[in-house]
This record gives sequence, structure tokens and C-alpha cells, in this order.
Amino acid sequence: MQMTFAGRELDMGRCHVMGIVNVTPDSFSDGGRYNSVELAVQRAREMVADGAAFVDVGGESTRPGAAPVSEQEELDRVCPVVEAIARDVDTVISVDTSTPSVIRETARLGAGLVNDVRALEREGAVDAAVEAGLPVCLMHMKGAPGTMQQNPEYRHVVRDVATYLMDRVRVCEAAGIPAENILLDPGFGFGKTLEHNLQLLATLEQLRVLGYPLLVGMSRKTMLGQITGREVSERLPASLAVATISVLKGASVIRVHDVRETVDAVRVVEAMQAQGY
Ligand SMILES: Nc1nc2[nH]c(S[C@@H](C(=O)O)c3ccccc3)nc2c(=O)[nH]1
Repeated sequence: MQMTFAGRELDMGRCHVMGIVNVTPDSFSDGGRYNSVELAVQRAREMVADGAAFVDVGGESTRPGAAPVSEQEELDRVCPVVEAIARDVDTVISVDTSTPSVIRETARLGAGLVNDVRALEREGAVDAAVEAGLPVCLMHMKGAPGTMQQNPEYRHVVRDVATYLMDRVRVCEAAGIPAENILLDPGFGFGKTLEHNLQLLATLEQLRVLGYPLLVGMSRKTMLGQITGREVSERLPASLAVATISVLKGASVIRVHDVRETVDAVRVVEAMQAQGY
């Protein structure tokens, strides 16, 4: 199952690692604009050298309670970074955005994937994605980042998430996004309790049978802290465990902070799977 990202073809039958490059000001100590672009490019280089097939650039902090970012601020943060990485690094640039103008502008600057935690629900986002002509990742989020973790409830989380994602697929395909350009993501931690997250992980292969490659992101997330009691900086072992489980259950893209370590975990799973059992 090949997918082409701005000219770069990847086999979605295999598992690829996506490194997270955060460009929100709180992710760079010095906060300087130039420095943050250079630091982001350097970070992208390191992650590609460590085996990342994608780098994910996001300018909106979806942290619960985070102040909403203006469209211009998001453009100012993300565009220079996408342009610099496209110029200097041989990789697929994923842009973590819900904003139509950011989708359009970053596609023009060399982005290869639209990664929208709001599944292109914002006004104009589907049209922008159609015009961009790029693959899109449609992720499930219940509610909004500021309030989504306040007592999220589902009738049946696995069925509800699958139903939502298939609705978004229908809208996107009807608008002109080809089925072969769509990835799905259950949105771990986005309006889910620990039990919801674990049920979605345990049944990930059920989402896979919808017929679209899966992207998952659990790296260092709160769900792992809830299970292990570890702080964010101590969640690499748990992150590797859920990455391994995800590969075994058919995920095609794993979105992580720790690329080098995750690439090794993926290689172990794929070495076993290569035995044909
Ligand atoms: N497709 C896809 N995109 C994503 N962007 C993110 S931001 C998240 C994080 O912890 O990285 C996060 C959530 C809340 C606050 C800060 C950061 N998570 C995903 C994911 O799970 N899937």
C-alpha cells in the first residue's frame, strides 16, 4: 500500500516513525525566532539521521488550557520552519494544524502531510486540504483541548471513534480527497479516560480493518503517566511499550519524541514479522 507525500513514496504496509518537532515558543528555551527555526531544523536533521521517515511540525499547543494561537502567530511559527526543513532535510514534513491558511501555505513550502487533530472540521479546512493535494491524517478528538479531559463519556468508545472517523472520511472523499491519501488516528489522550485509551489500543486492529493506514501518538502522554506514575521525562520505556503494541496491531506511523529508540523497537517487531508467522 504505497502513499506519496509531496513526491516521496512510502509503503504503508510497513511501520514508519514520525518525530515531533515542536515550534511553540515554550518548546525553545531562548524563544528567539531565528534560533527556534535553526533549532527546529537541527532537531529534524537529528531525527531523520535516527531513522524518522516523517517530522511533525506543530505551532499550536493543544495542551489543555493553553491560550488559543492566532492564525498569524501559527503561520509565523510554522512556515519558516517548514520552508527551512524542506530546503535542508530530506524527509516528509507533516504539519500538525487545523488552520486552512496554514494547510495551504505549508503545502506550497514543501509539506508532505496534513496532520489535523480536528479531522479538517474547521471551516474551509477540507477545501484547503483538497487544494493542497496532500495526504491527510484524520484524528478523533472529543470536545476541545481546553475541556476535553473533563469527564469524557462514550456509549462505546471503539465504535464511536470508528463511526466518527468514517463520517470524516466520507466528507473528505466526497470533497475530492482520494481514499489512498487518507490516514486515520484514534487520538489517544484527546477526550479519553485511561480506560478509553486502553480499549482503543487493545482493539486497534478493528480500526485498521476500516481500510485506511493508522497513525498513532502516545509518546510520553498522560495515559502512560497514569499507568506507571512516571513524570513526562521518565516515560520512554512505557512509550516504547505502546509503540511496540501499536506496530503489532498494524499501525503504519508512530508519532514520537524519541525516534532512535522507537526505530529500534519497530525493527525488532518487523524482524519477527519477516519470519512470516
Ligand atoms: N495525529 C496526531 N497528532 C497529534 N498531535 C498531538 S499533540 C499532543 C502530544 O502529546 O504530542 C499534545 C496534546 C496536548 C498537549 C500537548 C501535546 N498528539 C497527536 C496524536 O496523537 N496524533
